[in-house]
Amino acid sequence: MFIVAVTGGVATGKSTISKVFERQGIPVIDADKIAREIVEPGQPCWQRIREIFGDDVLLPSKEINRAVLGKMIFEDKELRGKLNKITHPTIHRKIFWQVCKLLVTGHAWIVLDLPLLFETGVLIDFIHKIVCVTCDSDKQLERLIARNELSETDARHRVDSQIPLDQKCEKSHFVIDNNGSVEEAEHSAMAIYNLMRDSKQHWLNRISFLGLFLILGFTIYLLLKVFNKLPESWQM
Ligand SMILES: CC(C)(COP(=O)(O)OP(=O)(O)OC[C@H]1O[C@@H](n2cnc3c(N)ncnc32)[C@H](O)[C@@H]1O)[C@@H](O)C(=O)NCCC(=O)NCCS
Ligand SMILES: Nc1ncnc2c1ncn2[C@@H]1O[C@H](COP(=O)(O)OP(=O)(O)OP(=O)(O)O)[C@@H](O)[C@H]1O
Repeated sequence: MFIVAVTGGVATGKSTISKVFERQGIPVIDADKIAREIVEPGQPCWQRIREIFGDDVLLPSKEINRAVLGKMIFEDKELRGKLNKITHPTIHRKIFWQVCKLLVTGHAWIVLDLPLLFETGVLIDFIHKIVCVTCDSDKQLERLIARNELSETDARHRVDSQIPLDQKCEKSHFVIDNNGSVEEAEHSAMAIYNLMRDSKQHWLNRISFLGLFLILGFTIYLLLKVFNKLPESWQM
């Protein structure tokens, strides 16, 4: 399987680009969606958040008040570290299992929408190609303020909590410039999709996987033989 990560900055257009791949039938694993699911009331991460941040970050429905928690953690690096420590291991574990499930169902490639790929560095070794979605900082702020109804100061805190976009782009295989219209960005995503669709990399990965599987099987066979544990019908 061929794993493609879509990354970038907050509100630069990752979801907009991931949807292009999704429309082409590519499974997309969305880290933000998983991050929401694991903090639903009663979940272990929700309990830890309540213990560390108190009831002030809960709505009357007991759901996390995302605006309040967001304001707290984007203003304060230490608190952000505490929230990351609660949520990131579970998010990464869930992503890992979702990838494993897709692996056995035989998908040629999948997309991970991973905003913090470079910040955490955890999944980087499993990614074959990285697509960075970028735009100018004034556009990023403008879109973030409009979408999340934030003040300019709060929006800046969110942007500043992440690695600068130019550094992320430098480390990526593809860069999508999302300064123009949505259609233009979608067109760039389609060009990348076409390139990857024509790539033979997934066959290489499948052959390596099969090779590993055969080596493992042969090792188990040899061990059983050495310790005289082979079923009689397998004896040659
Ligand atoms: C702080 C929370 C409650 C704010 O919720 P809100 O609905 O306002 O934002 P949302 O979850 O949609 O995130 C939007 C974007 O913010 C950025 N972001 C979110 N968490 C972080 C973080 N810990 N550090 C840096 N950027 C972050 C990402 O670019 C993300 O795509 C929420 O983001 C959260 O629970 N974050 C911790 C989990 C996490 O790291 N998620 C990111 C995906 S791994
Ligand atoms: N080219 C564009 N022109 C105008 N608006 C855009 C464009 N691309 C995205 N947007 C808008 O900007 C906002 C952010 O886009 P999107 O949700 O795709 O970004 P994101 O990187 O996934 O954000 P986040 O990581 O914060 O969830 C959305 O409101 C979206 O509609």
